Amino acid sequence: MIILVTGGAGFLGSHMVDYLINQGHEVHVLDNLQTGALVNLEHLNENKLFKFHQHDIIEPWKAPEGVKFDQIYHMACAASPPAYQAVPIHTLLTSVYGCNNMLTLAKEHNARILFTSTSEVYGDPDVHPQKESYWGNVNCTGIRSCYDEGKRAGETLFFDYNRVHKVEVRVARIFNTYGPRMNLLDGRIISNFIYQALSGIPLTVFGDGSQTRSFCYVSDLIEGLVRLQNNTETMGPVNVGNPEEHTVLEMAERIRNVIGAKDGNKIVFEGLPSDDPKKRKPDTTLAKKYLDWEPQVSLEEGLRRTIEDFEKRVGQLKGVGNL
Ligand SMILES: O=c1ccn([C@@H]2O[C@H](COP(=O)(O)OP(=O)(O)O[C@H]3OC[C@@H](O)[C@H](O)[C@H]3O)[C@@H](O)[C@H]2O)c(=O)[nH]1
Repeated sequence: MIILVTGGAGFLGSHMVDYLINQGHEVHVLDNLQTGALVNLEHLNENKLFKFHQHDIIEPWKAPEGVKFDQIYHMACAASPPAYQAVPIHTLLTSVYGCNNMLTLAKEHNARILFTSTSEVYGDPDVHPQKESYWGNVNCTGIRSCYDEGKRAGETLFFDYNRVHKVEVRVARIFNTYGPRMNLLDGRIISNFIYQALSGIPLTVFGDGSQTRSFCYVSDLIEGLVRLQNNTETMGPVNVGNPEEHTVLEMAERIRNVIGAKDGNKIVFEGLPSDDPKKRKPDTTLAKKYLDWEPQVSLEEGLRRTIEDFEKRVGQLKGVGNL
């Protein structure tokens, strides 16, 4: 197949590109390099199946002459809260204009398109764990709204293009994901704690650390997305995440213990950002039933692989994006 991956230079996108190229597909990447980095794809530079296009999806885009896409993985959007909040209007428009532009392209090419939506559509949930049928509890005017509401509007566009134009759509709601190639300085929990522990500086726990998240290793996530894309029928959104739930404080202690406490590695408590969800855990019944998908990589093994990758990069701080 000929496949387009938007955001293909990012953390998740670049793992998707590797997976698809390993399967023998021709893969085109569309990325504005806002938070993605070419270093994530440099191993593919000589690969004939790989094509890179620098472009911001807020603007419409035409495929190169003679290229007809079979599938699109629409993954482009800053995902780390500090990154998406730094340029909030751009973040919202990336979801709204970006989804519209990519759905227009999918319609022209008669290509199936998958959207990487997010667990953030559930906001600060008052239903736990979160099932796809839960409509969420999202503040529409707060500092996270640009991302949360953008992704919600993106989902709406996807299902409207399906109803109005019969575009074949797939929508995955991704929960917190981690693994090699995360931007060392992207400000998210796993990258922060590993970077801080390896650098011998305090681990910053926001609030009292009692809020929870559920962490999925990147290879499990990519497998789930590919299965959803290749599933035969369009259905509603599907949660893709690991249902094992941990508190933030527990994660700080775990990562500090795995890396080995250095003198500076105490835990410090800082203010909780506004609208920070108090708990998050996917109900994965749909993914199990329709995709025969379940996470395979344990937190222990996933952290080991991620720390190994971070160890190589800490100190170099080379090509880690703009943050
Ligand atoms: O240094 C840190 C970073 C984060 N945290 C806390 O750790 C938790 C997780 O924070 P992250 O920034 O990693 O991610 P969040 O869960 O807030 O948002 C994420 O949700 C799912 C995805 O769509 C996105 O990647 C991102 O928006 C939050 O409670 C946050 O306050 C810390 O305690 N210390």
